[in-house]
Amino acid sequence: MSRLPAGAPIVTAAQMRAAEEAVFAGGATPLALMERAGVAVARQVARLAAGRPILVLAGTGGNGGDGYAAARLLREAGCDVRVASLGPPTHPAAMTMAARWTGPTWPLASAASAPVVVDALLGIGAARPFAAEPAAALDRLLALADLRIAVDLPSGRDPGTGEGGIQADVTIALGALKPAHVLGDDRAGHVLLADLSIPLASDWSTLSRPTLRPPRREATKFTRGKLVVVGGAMAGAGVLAASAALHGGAGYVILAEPERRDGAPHALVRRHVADASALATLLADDGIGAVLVGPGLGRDEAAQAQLAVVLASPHDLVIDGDALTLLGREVGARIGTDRRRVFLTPHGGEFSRMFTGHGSKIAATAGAAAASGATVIHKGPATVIADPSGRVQVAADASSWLASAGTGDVLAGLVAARLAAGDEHPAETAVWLHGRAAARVGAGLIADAMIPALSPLLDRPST
Ligand SMILES: NC(=O)C1=CN([C@@H]2O[C@H](COP(=O)(O)OP(=O)(O)OC[C@H]3O[C@@H](n4cnc5c(N)ncnc54)[C@H](O)[C@@H]3O)[C@@H](O)[C@H]2O)[C@@H](O)CC1
Ligand SMILES: Nc1ncnc2c1ncn2[C@@H]1O[C@H](COP(=O)(O)OP(=O)(O)O)[C@@H](O)[C@H]1O
Ligand SMILES: [K+]
Repeated sequence: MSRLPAGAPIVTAAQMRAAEEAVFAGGATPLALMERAGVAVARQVARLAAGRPILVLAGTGGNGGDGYAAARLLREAGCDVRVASLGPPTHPAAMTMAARWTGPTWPLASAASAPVVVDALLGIGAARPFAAEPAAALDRLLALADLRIAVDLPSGRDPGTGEGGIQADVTIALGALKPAHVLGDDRAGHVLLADLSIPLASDWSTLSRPTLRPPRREATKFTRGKLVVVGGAMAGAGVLAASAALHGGAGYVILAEPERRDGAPHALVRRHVADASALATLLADDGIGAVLVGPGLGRDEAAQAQLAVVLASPHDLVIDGDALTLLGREVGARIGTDRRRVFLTPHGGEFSRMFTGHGSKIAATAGAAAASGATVIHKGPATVIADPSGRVQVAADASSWLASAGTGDVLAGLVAARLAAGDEHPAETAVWLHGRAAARVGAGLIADAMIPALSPLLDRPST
């Protein structure tokens, strides 16, 4: 997945259509808007083709109309362009664009391929899978191309979920990112966003760059964020989370462990907590800014008892890993979001044990946040952060080297550190730091290596 613009709106196909309708109501014609799309596509294709012959695959709807417009503009600019047509357009503006294209045209089935293939067959209006015949022709034409550029969406990709579709190297998102540009596999390739001057309003966006500030001059280790990490059976997970919290900006991190343990980092305040009542005593402290429970907790009776004590405490919470599985479908009823802030950090499996999500990963996560009253950080190749008010941010360009044991513990520690430190947007800041730290460590990363990479980011938010 490519680097996507930060803080860019993400709209559904329905919202995109409504935004276009508003532009039409303001006096622009569908043809004028299609010409804008054609100009944006032609500009990018000319740059990427760099003189190589171009074949534009044109469908029968609006997407095909964009393709005919781009083909004409590329030809006028001196490029070697041909069109392979799926059939006569049915979309009114596309009919006009097809009539204005006077260059060489072949039926899709008998067209020869070219080094650069522009896929303008189907966009956000596609309703059904390709029939066998055009699908075979498409496979042949794409297989012979050196560069495959999709207009708006790779044809056949579900705009809402990012499932399916042809493999593209570059996708030019028209007017706005849609869920299919940030969700799903990497068949959209490198995503470019073309501005068509269509005003948009959306509660959903890509992750914004956070505002990071040094501790206040009058800070003490306690006011900078006192955090309790509840460790469990798997000792490493708690240490990873607590270490990440220290390097992620918390001032005072206590690791509560069921056994007496020692070791680095020595800045960590280790407390032996033999049972649930010892944990309750530790948590009876007004100075605690947040509690993290779940990494390495286990799922036995002792774990259940520790979780119950944490839930009975008044503190803001980050709940991860095994604690999410223990909560399961009862999550909303048990976490007490009427009296504190709660952040849930599930991966896909943990999410499905808690919530019966509907629709795309974005819609399902937004639904989970609304139902539970918590901010839900639904991890994976695209990490979707949804808060109970309906605001969603998506981090879609994290390194796939993050698919490695322990990186989730690091993220949970970071969310907890930012929450304890009073960050207004702890989830967003944590996910951003996590992604940037992974990028800095690079190929073959292990969770431990991310931790020292965090601190420099606190000081240099622009890297
Ligand atoms: N309305 C406009 O003036 C604008 C349209 N835009 C473009 O228009 C697209 C949306 O246009 P449409 O709503 O026409 O939708 P599409 O062009 O995505 O597809 C709908 C058309 O494809 C046909 N179709 C659907 N499934 C098919 C299949 N499996 N095999 C063959 N044909 C199939 C339909 O019968 C219909 O003609 C956007 O993605 C964007 O590219 C942009 O240019 C912005 C301006
Ligand atoms: N393919 C991927 N691309 C980018 N990030 C990924 C990918 N797979 C997992 N991640 C990220 O790695 C982390 C893994 O968390 P998790 O599954 O809880 O692991 P663990 O429990 O072992 O720490 C999450 O932040 C997740 O978003
Ligand atoms: K397309």
